[in-house]
Amino acid sequence: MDHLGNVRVRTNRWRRLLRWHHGQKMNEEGEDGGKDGEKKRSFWNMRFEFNWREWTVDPAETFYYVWLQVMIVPIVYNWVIIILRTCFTSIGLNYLPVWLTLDYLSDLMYAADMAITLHTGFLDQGILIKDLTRLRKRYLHSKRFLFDLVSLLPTDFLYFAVGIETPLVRVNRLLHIPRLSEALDRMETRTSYPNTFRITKLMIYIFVLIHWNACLYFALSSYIGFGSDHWVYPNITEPRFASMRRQYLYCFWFSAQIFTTVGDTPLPSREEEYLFMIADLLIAVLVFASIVGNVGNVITSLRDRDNVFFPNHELVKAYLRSHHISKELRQRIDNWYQHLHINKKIMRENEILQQLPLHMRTDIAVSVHLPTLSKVTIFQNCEKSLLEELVLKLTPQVFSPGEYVCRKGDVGHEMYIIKEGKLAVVADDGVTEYAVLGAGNFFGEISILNIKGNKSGNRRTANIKSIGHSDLFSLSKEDLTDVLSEFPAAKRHLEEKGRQILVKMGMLEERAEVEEVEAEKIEAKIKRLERTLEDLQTKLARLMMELESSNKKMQARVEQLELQVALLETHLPHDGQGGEEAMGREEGVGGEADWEREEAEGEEEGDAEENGEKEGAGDDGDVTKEGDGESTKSTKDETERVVEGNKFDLKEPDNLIDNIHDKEKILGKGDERPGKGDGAETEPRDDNQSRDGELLGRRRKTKEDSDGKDKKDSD
Ligand SMILES: Nc1ncnc2c1ncn2[C@@H]1O[C@@H]2COP(=O)(O)O[C@H]2[C@H]1O
Repeated sequence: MDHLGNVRVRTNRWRRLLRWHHGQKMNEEGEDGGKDGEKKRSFWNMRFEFNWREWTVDPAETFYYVWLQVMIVPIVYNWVIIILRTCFTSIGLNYLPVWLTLDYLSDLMYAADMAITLHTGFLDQGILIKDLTRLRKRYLHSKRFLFDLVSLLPTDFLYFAVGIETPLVRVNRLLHIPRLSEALDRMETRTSYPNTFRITKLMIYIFVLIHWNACLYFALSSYIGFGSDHWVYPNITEPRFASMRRQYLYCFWFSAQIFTTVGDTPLPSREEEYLFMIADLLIAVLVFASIVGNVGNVITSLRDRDNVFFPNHELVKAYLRSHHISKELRQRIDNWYQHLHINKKIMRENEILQQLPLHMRTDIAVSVHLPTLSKVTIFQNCEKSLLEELVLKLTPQVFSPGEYVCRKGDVGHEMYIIKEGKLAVVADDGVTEYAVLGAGNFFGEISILNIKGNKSGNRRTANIKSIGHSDLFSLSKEDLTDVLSEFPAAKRHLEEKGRQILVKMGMLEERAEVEEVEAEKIEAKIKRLERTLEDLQTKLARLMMELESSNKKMQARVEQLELQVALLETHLPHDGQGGEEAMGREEGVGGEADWEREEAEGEEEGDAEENGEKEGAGDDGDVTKEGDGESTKSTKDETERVVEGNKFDLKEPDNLIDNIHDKEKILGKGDERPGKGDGAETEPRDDNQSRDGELLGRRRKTKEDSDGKDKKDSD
């Protein structure tokens, strides 16, 4: 106990790791929004709040990785020492306390490893499961648990039966091997030098195999009798072969000779020796094959890596030779390859990174190329998204001293950004320099930008020559157009720079430029007019449709009115007189004509109404004349049909109004709501029906008026 009353914990490695891991977890929680006070909790407080039962490990965490590496030690210990102590009994007995301590330490680590495995989360549909009940269930039902359990069985109690000099009772400890392969696999994926790691791993496996074989050889020699023939281990009573170190080294050497198929071992003389040798040689074939295979793989993968990083020089060389290319050109090509290799210039980075997801590729490309791009003036103030799009489309290119990147008059397909080196804009003589371009400059944009008034069109306007070795990024015309279509400001900037150069060179036809601008304006106007015309056409079509529909409505209304007239005419026989018939016609047809006129001319034409009274006869006469025509005929026919069909009681005058009411009902009644009945807002059928009602109403009113008049006259 320390002065704070805390229990002092033994500071062995795994305990420290656990504490460190727990500390990390607490920090993470703190960062995730924990209160400041919580963050400041002391280490000791944290230690005592540690809840073992709820503790879980994320297999992707560094803690888990470190723990796996730690576990390599006890597993390898058991695999090497148990057999050594079993076969070399003197080694086992001489260092017994050391072995026993190490044995039980390794047992402790095995137990801790089981506990950690029990608390290790797993992914279910991509989500880390931390529920202890599920973790426990999963582990306890796995094969792995069986292996771990058997490897930890306390077989040491068998010492009481067989004696302490038989460490073979601990052979079950070897079953913890799956953890070793897990640890090695993890290391292989994490290491930056996988080939070195693979070779080292293979050598360790072979070492363990030779070690086992050495131990078995010594045990067999002991069984046959040391020094009984040339094949077995010499007599250990001889001082030369008595020491433990000599015993082990001799056996290891003997075994290594067999497994490396050197074959310089003494001839066996007993059957047991032959059997041992046969088994060893068979295993040796496999060992040798696996050594050769693995080393071959490593060499191939190293070459593959080089081939991916740099183009295959050998193939190009063979090609040049077969086509009898001039020595001078071959020399230039050799120099180019040499420059790439010496300066580690990777040409196929897009290909190498192809297997990564796009966002990762972008991140890598941004971190590698952004420093270069940010030096380029046009991209300095650009949005990050533009740069991100650009970096993925850049292709690295390396030019040797004196080489032309482009020649005047060539068709331009790409522009270039200078990463490193110097290039000159030169005259056709190749010597006169107009300008020198350096890192962060760009060129080759004029011929791919379609600048208005550019006399050279899509042809290069100048020769560009590499002064020394230069590292460039090329950007194809298509990629540049794609990117610039979304970033017009950058496009304007590029065009402006190109225009300046063209003006300086006298290659910009300004009139043509103005004409082109004018042409563009006219084009825009034409487009606008076309759009207006289209709008007008649509409106016209709509109007035509409206006209047609109102025409139909009118027709329906007229038909309805004719029907109404026919209905009214059916009442004429009630009065029974020819004069009344005439009156009926006057009232019916003439009156209706009045209503029609009223409706047609509108109520606001009050004067017309007054005149109508004066000119009524004449008007009526006109209408009557119209009515005498076709419509009257059809009206009569219809009247007869209605009379027969409806079987009105025409002799009973009182029934007339009722019949009219009935007819109103049949027709669905006129809409008496204010503002309704002008036909515009209602459906044609309803409209007609409301018209009927309205007409009947008016008819009744006219009748009442005339009755009133008659009464007045009689008075
Ligand atoms: N005087 C100059 N100074 C700098 N760059 C130039 C000059 N003349 C031409 N260039 C560049 O050289 C490039 C040659 O190809 P382009 O015509 O496509 O685009 C040209 C310009 O980018």
